[in-house]
Amino acid sequence: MSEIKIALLGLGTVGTGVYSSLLKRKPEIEQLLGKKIRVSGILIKNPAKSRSEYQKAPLYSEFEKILDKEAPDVIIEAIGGIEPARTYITRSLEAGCHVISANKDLIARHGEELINLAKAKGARFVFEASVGGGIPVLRTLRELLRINKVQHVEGILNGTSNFILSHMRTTGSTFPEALELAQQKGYAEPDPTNDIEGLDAFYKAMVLSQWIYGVQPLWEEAEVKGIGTVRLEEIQLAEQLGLRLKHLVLLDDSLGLKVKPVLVDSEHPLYGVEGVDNAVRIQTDLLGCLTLQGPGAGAEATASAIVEDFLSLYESGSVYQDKPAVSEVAQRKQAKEGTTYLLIGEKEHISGEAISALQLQGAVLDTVSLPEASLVALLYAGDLPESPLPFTSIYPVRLSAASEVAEEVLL
Ligand SMILES: NC(=O)C1=CN([C@@H]2O[C@H](COP(=O)(O)OP(=O)(O)OC[C@H]3O[C@@H](n4cnc5c(N)ncnc54)[C@H](OP(=O)(O)O)[C@@H]3O)[C@@H](O)[C@H]2O)C=CC1
Ligand SMILES: N[C@@H](CC=O)C(=O)O
Repeated sequence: MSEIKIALLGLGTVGTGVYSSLLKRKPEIEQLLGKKIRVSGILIKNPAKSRSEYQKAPLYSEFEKILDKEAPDVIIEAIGGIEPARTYITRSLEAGCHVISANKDLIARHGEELINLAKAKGARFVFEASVGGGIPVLRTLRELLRINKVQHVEGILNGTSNFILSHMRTTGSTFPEALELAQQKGYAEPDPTNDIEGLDAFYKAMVLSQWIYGVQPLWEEAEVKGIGTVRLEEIQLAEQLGLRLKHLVLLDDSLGLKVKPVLVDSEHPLYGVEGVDNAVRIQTDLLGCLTLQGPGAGAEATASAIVEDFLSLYESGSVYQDKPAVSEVAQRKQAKEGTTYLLIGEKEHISGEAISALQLQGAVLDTVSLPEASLVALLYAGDLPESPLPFTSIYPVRLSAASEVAEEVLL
């Protein structure tokens, strides 16, 4: 039986998950492929770090040695960041190796260039784990929705943010406490800034858009906001109104993109997506609405997507790796604002005048406050006045009745 040699770049959360999944599922993988598999080398940065005892493959701290000495057939990149990952992937593809990556930052920026290089070299570059962790989003879109036109996508694409918001709400933890737990569980990036500032979900949205439409929204026009300023009291105020805060990605076929915290009501399909789960709601012209949900981060879930990608490399006739046709994108549009908001501020700063200014343009539907807290929240329907408002946070609210209307999908 011939052998497939796999080199792993990185042995952190994802790399360790991949290594142990390959070991655990070795008999099944070898039976499916009709070939032996072997992890021939692992690239790490810090040779002094202690590693798990079960880890038997040779460790390298120089990429060239992995490529030249081990001559792998497949490289799995689980380092992260732009450099040196980009150089290593480029060199691997140039050498004719297939490459699997979970690196959304890199794929959002350089995915096209790497796909083109792979094609030119008769190799494959696949990256299911870069969007939605373990959920097979890219493959479903490419293989199972081939004649559907995707009109819009609404999703939760950052596991860390969803975990933090759920954990704060269900346990009363503060933001830093919830973030620390997400880091311990291996959900957050080594530097969690991109997770909590919305950039991780933004990169995933860019990968998704390129995958679906063959083109990305203009980076500078996308609205990107993270959950870094969310306070526990705000989550609790929203809960009193039956609303949950979710960090959403909203993308449509006019290439409007918003990535931001949004409140959803209990009828909304993403209301119950909790913890580290991600979800992607895909609205197409023929099928209608499809929701894919599952773990969006973590060692095992991400390894699942990577190992499935590995199998796909050896499937004949798979269209999964084909390059998308560039869709005719309707004129690029600015995203539309919705008209329901939760306005939160200090009670003592919210004057009668401010309320009157709101009532001139809309209606205050409800008001809630927390016992012994100085914050008050107003549920407001209408346009926001242009004059400065005395609120510290303004969250758009997605009501389920509106969520089916394509025109209104971008808040
Ligand atoms: N964590 C998750 O749930 C998910 C992560 N991803 C993506 O997977 C990738 C890896 O993430 P994760 O495993 O969490 O990250 P970690 O920080 O846990 O692991 C990174 C690994 O890469 C190695 N490394 C870093 N820099 C270099 C370098 N210059 N040369 C050689 N090795 C290097 C580190 O070596 P050393 O051990 O010596 O420090 C470490 O083993 C990222 O692109 C991330 O965005 C995607 C989906 C989910
Ligand atoms: N840090 C990311 C990991 C997966 O991509 C997240 O939390 O979603």
